[in-house]
Amino acid sequence: MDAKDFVQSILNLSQQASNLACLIREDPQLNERLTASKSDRINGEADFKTLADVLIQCTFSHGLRRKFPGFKINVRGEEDGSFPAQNGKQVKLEITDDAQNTRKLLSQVLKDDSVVEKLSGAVHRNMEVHDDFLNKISGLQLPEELNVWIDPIDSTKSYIKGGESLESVTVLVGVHHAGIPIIGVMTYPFSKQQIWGVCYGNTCVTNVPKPLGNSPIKTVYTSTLETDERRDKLRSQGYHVETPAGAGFKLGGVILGAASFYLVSRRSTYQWDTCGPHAILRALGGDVVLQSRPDTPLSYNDSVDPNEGFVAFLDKQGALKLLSALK
Ligand SMILES: O=P(O)(O)O[C@H]1[C@H](O)[C@@H](O)[C@H](OP(=O)(O)O)[C@@H](OP(=O)(O)O)[C@H]1O
Repeated sequence: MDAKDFVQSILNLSQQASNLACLIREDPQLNERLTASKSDRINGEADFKTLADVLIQCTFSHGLRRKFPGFKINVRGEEDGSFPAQNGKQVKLEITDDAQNTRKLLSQVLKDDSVVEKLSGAVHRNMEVHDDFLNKISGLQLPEELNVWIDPIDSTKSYIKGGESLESVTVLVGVHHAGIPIIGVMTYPFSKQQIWGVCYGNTCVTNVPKPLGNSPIKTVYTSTLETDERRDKLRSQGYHVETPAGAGFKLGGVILGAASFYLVSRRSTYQWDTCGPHAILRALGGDVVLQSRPDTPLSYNDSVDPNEGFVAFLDKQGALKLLSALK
């Protein structure tokens, strides 16, 4: 399979996913459902946020399988593809090419026909992204078997909160082969940015310019769950410490040069959070390694267990120095 075709499809489908996320957030009728508190669900709907996640993931999986029939593409995500219907049973949101079928499925979980109509319209609206950098991976042959992780909406709390918080929301897609992340696409629905990277064999290509990284004060992004003690320890050694929302946004910050490191000490992230951004970091010469064994990069399979603590970086020597500052 040609890498250019495959990455082009992931960019298109991620853009479509991003549009769905915006539509749900910005349409007054849909947004009302998203932000309704648990005790105040419209018509007794269970959790519209989960529906948004499941719908985006299923639309993405269907689009990818449809585009590459005959290839072994295993798509896994934060959601399992099912959602409680109004009658209390679980509905499997199996998206097909038939928009009527999508309306039928959505009618089982949503009472309002106009909401069903809007959502199924967006599920069947194809997008086409244009990016000249893709020509650089034309001719690169990808392996026959590819494993894809998708986080349909990362930084969920910010997505529900809205306003300025929306800038930390990302749609994350990562592709791994033999445990190694080889393709990553991150889409920022609300700041309309899309970054990607491929690192496979001897080919490393990304549409992100390599950040200069020459600031004497290094910024470290930490997990929300990091201890104050460790944050203070870093500050006392001259690091600037920040904790923006969203694992994807923090990894994107290292990719784009807003931070030098993202440090996660507890088991709080999952493979769907890290796989895509990790591939882009690799394409830029960086990596994500275990805090306990800095020679070991995070690796990927189909486990839904959380990742071990790690540090993400572009500069390995700097990351080793950071880890020794924590000892
Ligand atoms: O919003 P979902 O899809 O559930 O993903 C979460 C990640 O799984 C967590 O790892 C993030 O927490 P950290 O603060 O530890 O990076 C968490 O960031 P947050 O605590 O800032 O919301 C989210 O990115």
